[in-house]
Amino acid sequence: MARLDLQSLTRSFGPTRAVDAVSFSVPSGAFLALLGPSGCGKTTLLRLIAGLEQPDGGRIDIGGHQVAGPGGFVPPEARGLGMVFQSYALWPHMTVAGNIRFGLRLRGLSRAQEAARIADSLSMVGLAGLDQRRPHELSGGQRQRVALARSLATRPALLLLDEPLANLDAHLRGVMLAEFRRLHAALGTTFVFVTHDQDEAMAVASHVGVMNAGRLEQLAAPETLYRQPATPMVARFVGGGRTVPVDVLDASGGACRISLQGRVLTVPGAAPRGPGWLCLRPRDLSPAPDGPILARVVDSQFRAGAWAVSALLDAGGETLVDLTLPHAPQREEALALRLTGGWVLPRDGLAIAPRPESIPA
Ligand SMILES: Nc1ncnc2c1ncn2[C@@H]1O[C@H](COP(=O)(O)OP(=O)(O)OP(=O)(O)O)[C@@H](O)[C@H]1O
Repeated sequence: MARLDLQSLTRSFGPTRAVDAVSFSVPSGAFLALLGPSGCGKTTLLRLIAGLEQPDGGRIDIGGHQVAGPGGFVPPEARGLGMVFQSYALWPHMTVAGNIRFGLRLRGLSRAQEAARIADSLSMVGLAGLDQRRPHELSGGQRQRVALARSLATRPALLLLDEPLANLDAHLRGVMLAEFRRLHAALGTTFVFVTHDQDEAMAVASHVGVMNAGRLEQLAAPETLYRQPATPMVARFVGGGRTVPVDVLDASGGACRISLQGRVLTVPGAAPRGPGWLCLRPRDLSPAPDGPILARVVDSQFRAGAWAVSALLDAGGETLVDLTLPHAPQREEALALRLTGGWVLPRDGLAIAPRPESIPA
């Protein structure tokens, strides 16, 4: 178990700031998921924590000990961590037991201690009895479990997982996610899990860090990210959110009065008087006969037992919103909607035109 502290961590490749002044702390025993679009710097951040990359600036502490920064650089093998990669990285010519023993080779254990660690770690991942198989005699899911067992056998204080489920089918991903949760709860080891799949991140993590262009936009519990996004990027990226331009009239006690389509609404959030964003999730709008928000149906799809509808707000800059209806709507049907959720942010990024094509799907 180890806490993890990063301070102003920076790493560039030529002109690209892959990791740009990232700072955060997660407590010992946390399950941290690093989430973000392709190229946002997740893998580079994980490799910096592992010691596979050296930072240009900033520092990393694992378990209260500096492993990178002004005080020096601790190599990967001396950081007390385990790593599981998307590619499994198993030796094809070695048996399962041989692969796990290879990971233990520098630990100074006796042959009997090694055998006990191998048996323990295989039983932890549900592969007891497969120790003499070779990787080609295993399924993809079993290979990933061997990679996990190899890391767990070293009893790491911190386990780093780099897109470990990317090569598995949807069913196995679900099974392995449940396995990660179970092992995390049983071992209390701090996990750092890189993924671009937000459902995976939300399903397993106690803390989720959302990255964008090398920067950490927000680190919070999954529910906080969803309900109280700190930035417009998080509001749009997590949960298929939309941001609608509004005027903030005033704010007090954790809520803002906003003007939308000439109607005044009170919505949770924190933003100064002036231009703001109303952040909406598909469940935040619902039809109501005298609802104050007027919109027109653009598209609809039958999904998970209900109609997922995109609608254009009647006023307010051609803004698309999403909602769920129990019945099939007509194209162009007029809808009166009421707000059942939402979150207000100040309008940084006024340059982002609030037109449908500029809003990520
Ligand atoms: N060794 C390298 N040399 C040059 N540029 C690199 C190197 N490694 C990463 N980059 C660049 O740094 C940025 C961040 O890359 P990184 O792999 O960390 O992103 P990521 O969020 O993990 O992406 P993905 O989800 O696609 O794996 C990208 O612009 C990438 O092209």
